[in-house]
Amino acid sequence: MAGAARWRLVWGVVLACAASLASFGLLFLSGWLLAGAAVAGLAGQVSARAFNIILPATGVRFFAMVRILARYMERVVAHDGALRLTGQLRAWVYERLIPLAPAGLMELQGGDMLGRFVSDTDKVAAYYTDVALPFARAALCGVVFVGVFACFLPLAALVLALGLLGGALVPCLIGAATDRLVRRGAEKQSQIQAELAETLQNLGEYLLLDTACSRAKGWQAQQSAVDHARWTLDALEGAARGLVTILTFVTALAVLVLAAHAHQMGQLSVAEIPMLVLGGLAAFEVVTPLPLARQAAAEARLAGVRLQMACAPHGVAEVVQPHDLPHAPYDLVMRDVSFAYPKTVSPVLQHASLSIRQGEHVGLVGPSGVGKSSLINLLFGFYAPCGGSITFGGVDVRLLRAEDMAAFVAVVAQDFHLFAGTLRDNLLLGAPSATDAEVAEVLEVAQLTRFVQSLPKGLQTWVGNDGLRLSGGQARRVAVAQALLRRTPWLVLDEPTEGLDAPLEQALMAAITRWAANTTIVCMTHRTAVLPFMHRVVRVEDARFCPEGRAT
Ligand SMILES: Nc1ncnc2c1ncn2[C@@H]1O[C@H](COP(=O)(O)OP(=O)(O)OP(=O)(O)O)[C@@H](O)[C@H]1O
Repeated sequence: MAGAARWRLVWGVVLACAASLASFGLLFLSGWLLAGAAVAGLAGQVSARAFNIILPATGVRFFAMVRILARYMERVVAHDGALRLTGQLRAWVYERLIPLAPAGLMELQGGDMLGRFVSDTDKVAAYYTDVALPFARAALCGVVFVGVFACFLPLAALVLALGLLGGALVPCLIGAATDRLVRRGAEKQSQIQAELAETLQNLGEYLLLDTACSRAKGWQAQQSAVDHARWTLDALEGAARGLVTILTFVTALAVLVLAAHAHQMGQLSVAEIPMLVLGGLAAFEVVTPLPLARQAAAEARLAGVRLQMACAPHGVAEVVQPHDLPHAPYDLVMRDVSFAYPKTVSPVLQHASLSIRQGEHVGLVGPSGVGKSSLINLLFGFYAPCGGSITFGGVDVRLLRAEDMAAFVAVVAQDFHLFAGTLRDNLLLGAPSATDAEVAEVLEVAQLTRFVQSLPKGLQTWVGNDGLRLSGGQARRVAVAQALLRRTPWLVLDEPTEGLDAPLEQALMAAITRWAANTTIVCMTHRTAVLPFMHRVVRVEDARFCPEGRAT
């Protein structure tokens, strides 16, 4: 945690304690002042004149002012600290998620991931304001309250100590039930969130399948389970608060009896009786929020576990420390590689070997599902091979991070993604400093010039979420242009001509291979028309790479 945030958190506790102590002082002194003034008044004029009202009245004003100021400052400082904490926690989570993507995040739904990233980080950071601060305030102020009571009447101090302790133990009584309900509510809530996000993203498909309404009905049942858990939690918290209130009044009554007895014994003045009783009532102010704090603790703990689970590497390639970068020539050498996806039985590759030299144009062909695209996952270290070795530019790929690799290899994935933004935003995503001339050049190669010119807003055209405003073929060519703009030594194209008619396919491949004559191109494809543009073809078969010889 950064220093600025840490000090804000410490000051938050100090100010919260100051506000509660001032509140206690205010009621404590008010009790004495009112009772003292009444007694002096009843005792006649001489006594009334002798009663010094100025000092306690000043004290009351002082405590009232301190209470308002401390409470205001506590809100500002503590919440500022908590917000900084949230920011730091989100950065921490994000940094841990980066090396896990995409393989390590595959088992989490997008909506669930979003929920963890937004609401779980919020709940963990709120541990400070909602849990640590109330419990710390109760402990610190409780000691001071008991100490003040002990100065006047040790027996009343003991009763107050027992009362406060009892109030602090009430949240423990409801702890187990709270934990269970919080867990049940959170699980259902995250399920709803995940499904809602997924449904909204793909609403078109659900409408076409006529299942949009039935999904909403499923959520209603889940939502009523969440509501029921929430209602029970509220009822539990209300009961716990009720119990604390009963304890408050029982303690105040016991203090009253003890103080009255002490007065009869001449140990206390009559004005000190209401002072102790009102002080006792005020002392419980720090205990009352504890049942809610216990509930928040359960939520924060669960959110923390969910975040840790999201950030834990499971079955993916080991995260590596930065190492040597690949060096020219950027050759790929795969020796005796075996690979299977986690939790699957059949291997994708078995003792497979393949060499691709820098500058080669290689077509990778084979039946659907044979393992062509898996090469990208291995190259970028998204998954680790079970056996054999893969080197790129002389460096073992296990020692390279995906972001290092991305500087050398541009990929147009089969399931490429265009972001909600303009055409220009999407094109410049991987090459923010590209000039207009360079953009125009890659648009020409990707056969997009005429299309872009036909758009009223040209490159400023909004492509919609996931490029939905473009046809499949147009969107794919935008992805190709985006990759070309990065000018990397390697270009991996997974089905680059899918969705294109034959003339456009020919034009695109001719332009790419001409423009990237010295770039290594690996083209995974089912389209035989693409192969003549390659130097050689490799067939993936029986979990091995089988060279087919020269394509042209
Ligand atoms: N993340 C994954 N987890 C588990 N299995 C996977 C995963 N990705 C792919 N597979 C499986 O690995 C095998 C190879 O998939 P891959 O995508 O490499 O095939 P492909 O040859 O590119 O297929 P296509 O030509 O249809 O794109 C398939 O059987 C597929 O089901």
